[in-house]
Amino acid sequence: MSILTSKIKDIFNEVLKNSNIEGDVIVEKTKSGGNGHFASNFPLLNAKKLSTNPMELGQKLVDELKQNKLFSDVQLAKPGFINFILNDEVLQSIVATINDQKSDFGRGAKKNFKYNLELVSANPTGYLHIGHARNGVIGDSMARIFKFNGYDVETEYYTNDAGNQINVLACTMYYNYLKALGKEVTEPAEMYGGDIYGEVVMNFVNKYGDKFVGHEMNDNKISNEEVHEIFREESIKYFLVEIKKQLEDLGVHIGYFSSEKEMYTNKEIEKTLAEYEKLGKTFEADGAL
Ligand SMILES: NC(=[NH2+])NCCC[C@H](N)C(=O)O
Repeated sequence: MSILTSKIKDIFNEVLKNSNIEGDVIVEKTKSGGNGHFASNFPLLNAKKLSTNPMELGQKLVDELKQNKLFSDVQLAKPGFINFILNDEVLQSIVATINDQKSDFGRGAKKNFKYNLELVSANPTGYLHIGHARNGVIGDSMARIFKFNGYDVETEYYTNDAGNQINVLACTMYYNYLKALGKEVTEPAEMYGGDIYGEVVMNFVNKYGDKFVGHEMNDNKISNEEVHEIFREESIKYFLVEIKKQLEDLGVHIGYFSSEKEMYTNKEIEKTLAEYEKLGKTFEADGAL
């Protein structure tokens, strides 16, 4: 509830108390137009209970509410509404407060709660597209809103740099590398299409020339493991640099990039599962934990 809404509610409740009237007060900000800045349907909702009619109850309350300096006018409207018009000075004082607090106006009190917000996390197998941009913009905005409201917020890009999609990337690159060198080559089992790879692959050609020509590809693996690793690692590195640039251009801030591969090499998954097992939170079924 806004500061003004609760202030008006307080004034209303005070008037009710002094008049020995009971009932719940609802005060709402009006949309615009001729119903004041705020309005209440109190008379309409409570007249019957109080053995009177809405307009009569409303008039009684309006006479009292008018006394308050917060309002330049308080009006009764059919069939039983009260409209509040705020004093110009009150409205101006809000502007003064905004001028004073600048971009801190409305900032929430510090909360003892931390969010880890994952955003984008696109596989590093190409450039970002408009869908990733959308995710980044929404995620970054959420992070800013939570921060402004007093939460501790960390943003994470979880990089899926392990798994089959990266092997497919390595083979796609190798395929385009061989083609760029004018070699006859059969397509790997799975391959990423599009003409972005031909361009990127020139980095490999310029750096290594024909050093890596002559290997087979089976099941999305380049038969020479070392060569596979080079194509894999350097492709990921290339696209992560590009992705970071794209996010920066977009004004999307990422707190940290985590790596799926590192989670495997640091045995984080085993460690986490062991923790869960210790807590008795795991079970085995169909040969799987
Ligand atoms: N924690 C997660 N699983 N995040 C989603 C990752 C999205 C995945 N890397 C993709 O590009 O489709």
